Amino acid sequence: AQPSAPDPIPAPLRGLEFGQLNFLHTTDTHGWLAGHLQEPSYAADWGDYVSFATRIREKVEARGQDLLVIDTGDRVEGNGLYDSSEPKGVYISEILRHQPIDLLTSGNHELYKQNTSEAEFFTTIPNFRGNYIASNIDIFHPGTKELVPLAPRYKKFTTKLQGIRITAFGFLFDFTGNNNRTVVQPVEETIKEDWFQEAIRDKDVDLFLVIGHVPVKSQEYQAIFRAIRSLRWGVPIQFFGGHLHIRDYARYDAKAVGLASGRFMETIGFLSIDGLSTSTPVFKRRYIDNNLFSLRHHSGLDEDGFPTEQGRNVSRLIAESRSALHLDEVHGCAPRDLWMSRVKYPSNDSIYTWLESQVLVDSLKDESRGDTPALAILNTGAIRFDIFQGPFTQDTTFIVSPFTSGFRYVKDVPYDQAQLIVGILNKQPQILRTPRYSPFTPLAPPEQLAYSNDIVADLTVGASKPQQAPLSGQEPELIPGYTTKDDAGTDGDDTVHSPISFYRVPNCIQALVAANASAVPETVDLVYIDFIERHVALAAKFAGLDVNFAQESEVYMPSMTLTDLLLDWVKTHWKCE
Ligand SMILES: O=c1ccn([C@@H]2O[C@H](COP(=O)(O)O)[C@@H](O)[C@H]2O)c(=O)[nH]1
Repeated sequence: AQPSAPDPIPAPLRGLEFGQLNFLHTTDTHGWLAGHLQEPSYAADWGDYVSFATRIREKVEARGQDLLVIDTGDRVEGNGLYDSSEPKGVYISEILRHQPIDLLTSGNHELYKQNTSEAEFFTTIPNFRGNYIASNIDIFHPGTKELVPLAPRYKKFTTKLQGIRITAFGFLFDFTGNNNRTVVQPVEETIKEDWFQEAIRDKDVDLFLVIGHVPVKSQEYQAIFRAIRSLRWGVPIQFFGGHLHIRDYARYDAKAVGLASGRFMETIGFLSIDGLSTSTPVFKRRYIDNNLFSLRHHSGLDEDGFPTEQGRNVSRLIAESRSALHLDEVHGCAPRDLWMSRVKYPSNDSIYTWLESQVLVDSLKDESRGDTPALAILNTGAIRFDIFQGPFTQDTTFIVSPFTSGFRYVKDVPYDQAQLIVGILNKQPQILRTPRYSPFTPLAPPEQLAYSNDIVADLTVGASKPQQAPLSGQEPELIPGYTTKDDAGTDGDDTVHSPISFYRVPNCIQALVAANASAVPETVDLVYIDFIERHVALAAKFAGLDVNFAQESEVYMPSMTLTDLLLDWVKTHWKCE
């Protein structure tokens, strides 16, 4: 772990049940390779994961079993270690490559920007040569300008010890927000292609392995499952997915399951399969909290025995990178916790209420517009993480707001029509839910798509005894954390926690920024974060506004991003005592 990481807190644990074939899985790590430096439950780093994978490999190989390490994308954007370097990602790609990953694929974040997808093509794919698969992504080769597969479409291989014959695919969900130097083919079309049809007709396969940046409960994975199962009724299919930032497990049939392993290096997913060639293979899953208490426990090793030399070196490399990027530099001190989804919106402790009522109102102002009032609209997905009471560092800045979006505006919009826009963005299900092939990216944080209702934690559970027998032999008081419910029940998390509430938030929030806050303006500058321009333009049409956004909008506060705006506000208002 990093030198400043908090010590893990002992908690009741459920063990790993190893099988003939075992997997470790990460997804949506978004640059959090240093771990969570303000949360003991998730404070292990990528170096600890390198040690952990080695120790688990030693353990299963000693039994003659196999281990595969999987990553399903969105490795980029979301943490100072990725976003604060110039160019972005240079430290991350060097750190990542020290983990031997057997199979990996791309997420949507690797494709938002041309330079990110080209870094993937020129750096990450060569670093993991032969293990990176991209079944439905093409890229215009930056040299030849030809459209070529981002990486091989699929991979056929046999496992090291048992020679299990595996055909693996690597998919991205039907993403439409990619840069125009890349092409994402909808999954439903890709699976009609000859290469895929031939691959699933191959009889010499013991397991189809589908890894992807795709929710495990999605129409895309259902389509792949049906395509394989319609031809190969007896062959087990193992899916690994992600994107919604949740822990999840899907059971498609008795021989096909899928695992999603959370987000931000909070979770290391474990899955084992036993009886692969029988009519009733047994699948076991575990969501491991990424802290040293859990990792050492599952390895069966103590503080001295657990770390490998390679793991220690990677932790050191992360510390050096963080220091070169000045990620511990303190810009201010947050007076209290501000939550994305643990509290109701609006409320005093909601990060969105804070944005609306303080940050935007105090700081959003384009000098060239004088005192013209502005109605500002932000999508809630632009914010990526909670703010904890205490130091607000260079790292926190990018953890909360990693994207490079700035603001645009349309002038002289009648206030009564401008006001309708947020209501439309928040109510319209076609915008909210992003139907297949819709050009609209969802606006809320990804985990909001996974739940349709608030989940209000029963706080009396924290004080009661855990239902599953703890394996650690102790019964310490439960600490708040993941209490996952999935297709296999409620015993998936390795750590027995007390629950945390989850509240739904809208797609967008708005703030009226005016010198005279009590007067109702007749017209306003309609200001919006540029990422949502297509959505705002459509909603404006519904609101009866006749505006051509491509021609009539202009940059608001030139060269100011949301990240800069937040940081400036923190520096001014949250002085450390
Ligand atoms: O520039 C951006 C990019 C993304 N978003 C928001 O993030 C989600 C996608 O998050 P995943 O991690 O890929 O699931 C997207 O739907 C937007 O809400 C953004 O605001 N700005």
